[in-house]
Amino acid sequence: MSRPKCLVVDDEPIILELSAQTLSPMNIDCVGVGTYTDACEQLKTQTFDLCLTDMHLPDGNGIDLVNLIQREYSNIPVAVITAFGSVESAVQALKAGAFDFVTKPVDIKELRNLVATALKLAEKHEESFSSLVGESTAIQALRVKIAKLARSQAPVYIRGESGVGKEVVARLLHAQGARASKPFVPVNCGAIPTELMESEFFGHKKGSFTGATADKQGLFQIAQGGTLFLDEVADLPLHMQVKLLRVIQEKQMRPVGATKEIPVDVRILSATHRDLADLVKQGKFRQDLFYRINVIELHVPPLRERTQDIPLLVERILQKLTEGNGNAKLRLSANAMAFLQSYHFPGNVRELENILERAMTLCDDNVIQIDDLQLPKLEEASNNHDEYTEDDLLSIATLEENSAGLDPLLEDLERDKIMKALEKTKGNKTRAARLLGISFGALRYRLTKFKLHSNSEQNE
Ligand SMILES: Nc1ncnc2c1ncn2[C@@H]1O[C@H](COP(=O)(O)OP(=O)(O)OP(=O)(O)O)[C@@H](O)[C@H]1O
Repeated sequence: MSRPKCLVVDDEPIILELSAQTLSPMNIDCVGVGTYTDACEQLKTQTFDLCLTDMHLPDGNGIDLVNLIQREYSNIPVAVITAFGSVESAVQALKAGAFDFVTKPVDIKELRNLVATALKLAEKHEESFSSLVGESTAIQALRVKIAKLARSQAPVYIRGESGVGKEVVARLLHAQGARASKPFVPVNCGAIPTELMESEFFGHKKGSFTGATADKQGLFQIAQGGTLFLDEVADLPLHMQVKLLRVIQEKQMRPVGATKEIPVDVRILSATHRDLADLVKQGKFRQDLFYRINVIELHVPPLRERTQDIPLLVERILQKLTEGNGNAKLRLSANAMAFLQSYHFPGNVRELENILERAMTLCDDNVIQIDDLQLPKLEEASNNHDEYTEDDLLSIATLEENSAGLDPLLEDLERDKIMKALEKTKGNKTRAARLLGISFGALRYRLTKFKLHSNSEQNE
């Protein structure tokens, strides 16, 4: 393989020299230029594996270069060199697509790490996305974003309701990036007692407090070179927020009782099901930390907004539940599946897992029926109306869903549209649902409600 080539853009000759000296022992060729214009010229005429640029250039700025590279040479990872303390410009660069930043005075070790990480990015081949089940537009878009963000070192804040898959997303961001071979360390910030927090995060020296009988590594040290996932970050007490902010900004930390700072090379991902922006307004979460961890925000949509993913998720979960169970093949009745697709899942995918696990123990002949799901709404209905059949319950659910009551005219329109869609798709309900822009479950409900029966029972 030919030697990798790095473009360094800085008007200070000393930085160009330092970069060349640092990269040469790593078998990397360095091309140094002092202006934005020269950088553009080089990019046009040579192929680079990496670019490092200063933020302040005599004829432009680093962000312009980051933007240009993102637009026209998107396979070149680019990092920026910022003045010490200028967090704002570092954040701006990360938002524009820079994968990381170094601050001046440039630390040689830090620069080496950064370059090594960047070059690994290029080698990194696609890891399977199979842990993120779903084919809805929302999940597909999420996969594209994850693939892009995995290349960056920027902190990502993952927002979404409880049980929606935020940790799955964080693990993928790690697994798809250059840090994949290093540890992924998840930490539930709400689960650590306040008095132990500092030592848990930063470690401690033997004898630094009563009970510190030996040196202890903190989470940052354990995650060194990898990713620290701060789950339920909103639960961090204010004094820890200050300490965390320092580590993120300065990329250095000091274990409790230690005299020396140690360098930290950890990517920070964070998540919460709470509204962090609102907590900032209420003064419960520091604005500066929010700004720092929220450089890029990823939203994981609730399950009720992507009901078409439910069959795939059910399949995967049932597979997991029956693993090692000999050849017991568990499945859901069509009605049970339709019922699930109309449920609102306040606990999202985790709730779906719990529902299916319970249903598995209740069902007969390895087929899960509506009753086995024991959904709250269903329980109420069946307590009051023992004599109802599954189909009746389906209709009740449908009516409850549409409790506002549809105007008969609208109902006619709806019925007409459904008929037309079924005609067009020759009775294929899955395709008809797609055509109508509703979930398969929603279509089944409407068919039951309007007592419509398609010519064919074919689903796919
Ligand atoms: N798209 C998905 N594909 C497969 N499994 C998923 C998906 N989304 C979530 N899960 C599963 O659902 C469960 C909950 O997911 P996860 O822990 O990632 O949610 P979370 O949003 O981090 O939850 P919390 O807010 O409680 O921390 C896990 O067992 C996870 O494997």
